[in-house]
Amino acid sequence: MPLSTHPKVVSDPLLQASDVAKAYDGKPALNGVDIAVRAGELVVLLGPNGAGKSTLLQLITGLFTPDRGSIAICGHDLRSGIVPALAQLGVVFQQPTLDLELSVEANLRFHAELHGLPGNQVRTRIAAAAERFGLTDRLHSPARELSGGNRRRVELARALLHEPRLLVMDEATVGLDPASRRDILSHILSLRAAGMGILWTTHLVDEAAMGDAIVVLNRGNVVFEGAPAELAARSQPADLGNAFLRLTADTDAAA
Ligand SMILES: Nc1ncnc2c1ncn2[C@@H]1O[C@H](COP(=O)(O)OP(=O)(O)OP(=O)(O)O)[C@@H](O)[C@H]1O
Repeated sequence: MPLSTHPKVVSDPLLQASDVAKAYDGKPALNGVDIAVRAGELVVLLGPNGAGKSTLLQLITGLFTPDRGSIAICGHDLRSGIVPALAQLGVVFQQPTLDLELSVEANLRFHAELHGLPGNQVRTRIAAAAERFGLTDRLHSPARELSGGNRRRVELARALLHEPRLLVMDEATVGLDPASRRDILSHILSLRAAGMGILWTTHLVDEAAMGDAIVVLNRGNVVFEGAPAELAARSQPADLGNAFLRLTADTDAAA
């Protein structure tokens, strides 16, 4: 008797960027980039300095618009439906963005109100987020009294308060000590397990190994897209770092 076949269910992407191009003063930064992130998927955007990662994230987060191409979040095109699109997006920026004079609670409340969460939900969501990220006893401390690792936890908690389905993190572990870095990475893995789609930008090859897929950007072009093992296999013996350096060998970073 033949085994029954269960076709793999492939969900619609939470993020779909198609043929995205952007130039600064006529100098191309992105040359027609395609990238997709699905529910429960961690996609690592890997690229050396100047590859175009921040530019792509600025376009995805709606800070400015591409010269060409389209970006949709949960099926909402950023040009025609930016409000419903951004409602499904959580972002942790590379640069710290907490107001250090405000308490942790006030930082979280400000974000909740920006997203128009009903008053009766704000308190319970903040309490639940604080519990999840081990911040309950720091809620009333000014953000400036927190360690770098705890500040990043607050930024992650804040990015999730409005319950987005897609999370974008830009070099989120830069400057953290190894324990804090591990802490943030383990939160990311549990968010993935809970079905969140995550786009993780880094130039650290060891972080890329935890991705379901790696997209390598170099000089504004996608030069690789596939599983970490596939990328590693491009070097002999298989090694992610060497394969990445070879792919991006024409840049200063590779030198
Ligand atoms: N505001 C800007 N004005 C002019 N050129 C810019 C601007 N922002 C980025 N660029 C240029 O666009 C290209 C891509 O830069 P981008 O910052 O997106 O790369 P990146 O991969 O994020 O680099 P890094 O890892 O160094 O942050 C680079 O050549 C950069 O010099």
